[in-house]
Amino acid sequence: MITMKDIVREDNPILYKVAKEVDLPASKKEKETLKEMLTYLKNSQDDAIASKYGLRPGVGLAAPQIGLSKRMIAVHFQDLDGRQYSYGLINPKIVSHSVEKAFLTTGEGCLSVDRDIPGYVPRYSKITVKATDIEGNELKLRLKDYAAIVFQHEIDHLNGVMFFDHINKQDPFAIPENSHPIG
Ligand SMILES: CNC(=O)c1cccc(C)c1Nc1nc(N2CCN(c3ccccc3Cl)CC2)nc(N2CSC[C@H]2C(=O)NC)n1
Ligand code: NI
Repeated sequence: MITMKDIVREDNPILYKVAKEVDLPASKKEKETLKEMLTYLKNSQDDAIASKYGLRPGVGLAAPQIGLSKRMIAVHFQDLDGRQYSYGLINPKIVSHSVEKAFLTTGEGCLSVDRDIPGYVPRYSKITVKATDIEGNELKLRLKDYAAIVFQHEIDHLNGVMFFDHINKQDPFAIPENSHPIG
């Protein structure tokens, strides 16, 4: 079972590398790892399990965060419209995006960052993602607002980008042009 000791922190260079594409079909081990990443998210959102094992809650996790420089992410959450997202994705790719942006009014957190970094994180408000799921099915997901933010945060991890790289250095709470707040 993945616990916080398996999660690398922001000083680890693996978080700043471009992760490698997974050769399809994914190996048994890669599928197993992806399932464990999804289980971590579910466990982290269960108060009893999270407190028992000291898990920080998250809705997304990328393979480099557990020391694997491979293009795999897991997401598990409900968006503000109550739509449920629970995926283990292989080689996710943003194939199109809006000009409009969005940002969480609360700022973003990351399981690999043990500190609060205040500021708005401007992201595309709508994205289309192509990926392969754990069963090997080709997926095309059209995402907006909170869901779009979570997926961009995790796909950024596959490209060595951290959420704080997007925060305006001069004014962390500057409202990005052509953007709307979420939450
Ligand atoms: C600095 N202020 C903040 O962080 C911040 C501060 C307040 C609110 C938000 C909304 C903030 N922001 C933020 N909160 C989250 N969670 C809210 C709580 N939740 C959760 C917690 C308990 C049970 C179940 C669940 Cl579901 C888990 C997820 N998650 C992310 N991110 C950024 S995108 C990837 C995602 C991630 O999984 N990070 C680990 N950001
Ligand atoms: Ni993160």
